[in-house]
Amino acid sequence: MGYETISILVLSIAVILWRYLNATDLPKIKNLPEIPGVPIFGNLLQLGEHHAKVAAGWAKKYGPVFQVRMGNKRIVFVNSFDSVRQLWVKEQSALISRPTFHTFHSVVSSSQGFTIGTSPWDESCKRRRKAAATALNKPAVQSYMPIIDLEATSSISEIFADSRDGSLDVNPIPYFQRYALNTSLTLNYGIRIDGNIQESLLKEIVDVERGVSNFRSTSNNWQDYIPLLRLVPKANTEAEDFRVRRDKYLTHLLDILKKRIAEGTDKPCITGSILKDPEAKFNDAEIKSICLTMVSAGIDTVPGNLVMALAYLGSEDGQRIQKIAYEEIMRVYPDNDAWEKCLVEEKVPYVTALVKEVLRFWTVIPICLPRKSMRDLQWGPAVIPAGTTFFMNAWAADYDADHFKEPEKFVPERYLDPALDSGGTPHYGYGAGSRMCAGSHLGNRELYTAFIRIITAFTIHPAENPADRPILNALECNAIATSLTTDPKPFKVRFKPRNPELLRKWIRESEERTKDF
Ligand code: HEM
Repeated sequence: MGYETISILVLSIAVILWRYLNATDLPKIKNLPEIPGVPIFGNLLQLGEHHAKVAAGWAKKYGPVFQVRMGNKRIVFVNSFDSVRQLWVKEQSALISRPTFHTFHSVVSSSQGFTIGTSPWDESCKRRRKAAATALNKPAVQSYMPIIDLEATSSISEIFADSRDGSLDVNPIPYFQRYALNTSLTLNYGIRIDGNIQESLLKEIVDVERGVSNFRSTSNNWQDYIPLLRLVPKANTEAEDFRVRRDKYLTHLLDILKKRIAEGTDKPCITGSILKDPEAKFNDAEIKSICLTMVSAGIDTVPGNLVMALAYLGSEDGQRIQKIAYEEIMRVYPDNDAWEKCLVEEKVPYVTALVKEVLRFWTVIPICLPRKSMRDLQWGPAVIPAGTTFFMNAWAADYDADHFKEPEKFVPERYLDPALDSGGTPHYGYGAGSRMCAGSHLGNRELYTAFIRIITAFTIHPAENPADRPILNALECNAIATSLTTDPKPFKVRFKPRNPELLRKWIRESEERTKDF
């Protein structure tokens, strides 16, 4: 072979390789702003670890909706309140599906299947979502209030004990991880894990679900966008380890439930009803998917919001909010019965507004779970083809100054203003549209109940040591910048009981009400 032939051969291979490495799943979308990137990586290097922040910066220059290239995937990023409303709510039937990603869908989920929130739209997903939505609708959630009564009491009474009458600062995170996890386990399997969060099974579930959630993140796994990286063994083995650990406890919990059903000792729960229903429309894989969804969906999201709310309430500005909230609670419940009444009604508008502001301000899933379009969508002069992946920059939309006055300030009062809260989506903390969070009623009730009880039980103050105090910024408080859900950096606050005698009485009454659980 002559020198010329070899050169042509090498050049041809190089061109083919170059084309392969730079190919995208979809061609460039005409008339839609595109962020200039670099070969192979596209915009991955520029996005770095802080996708929400970087994309919000681009939106200032390129407009709220633009396309990026993340390795070989073309993605449409949507960054303002109105553009999200237009695409996610008004065009909700078009954005009803979810894309699949190598690490999460092919490695982590190969045994227990996908959660509902990561399933592309098909008949099975439709049935699973319907089952979850029915089990999590308003009347169903009302019937779960005894569980929330028990779990809120157990967390608050431990904080009461551990803060030694308000003389010690405590880190609230573990108490509320258990609150969220035990609530989900009881309503799904009829099983709660007694004991401290350090108890091995609780800790294992919390640690593994956090790890898995990072494999679900759209900003964490470069091997999802650059297939060559899948050849690096570590990219798969870590994900596989988590899958094995997750299989172990999911199988264990389901086996306990099946055994109890066989013995007739099971407690009413979502999976129990499905297993016992002779008309059950679900196969084993679908039952596992529902269980997985129930265990994982609230485990980071509920505590993330709750503990960051406590971080804010314990701050200097938070003192003002605690005072108003307490006065409003006492105005509605002058006989000190808010602790019990919050289980059956939601009658303190300021606390409902506080819940919404917490969900907006902390937007704990800053880049919302991704969507895939089912038909072509028009955006200005651009036609975005069916099959495109969409990322909602929920953090940017929730901090959009064209929609929220002074978005960087924590102001629950904004949701008492009828102009803002006029029936539309108040914030994108739960996403929006056809695949919006199916657990939002439960999430809201868990937050509302916890706030009413914590605010009537304690006053919350900054930790004595300034080094223990929290970071009050939605992105900077996150220990892992690329995680799917905010993972609050550890911090402490001081809980001082308002009236220890009364608090003991409320705890005793709750324990009496829930003793048969
Ligand atoms: C405050 C707590 C919570 C927050 C902030 C939250 C947030 C979210 C978000 C942002 C999504 C994606 C929505 C979208 O794509 O538009 C989602 C999906 C989902 N959430 Fe939640 N969530 C919370 C609690 C829960 C709980 C407690 C459950 C059930 C036990 C739950 C069940 C689900 C399900 C099933 C989906 C998937 C919906 C679908 O893909 O069709 N969530 N959640």
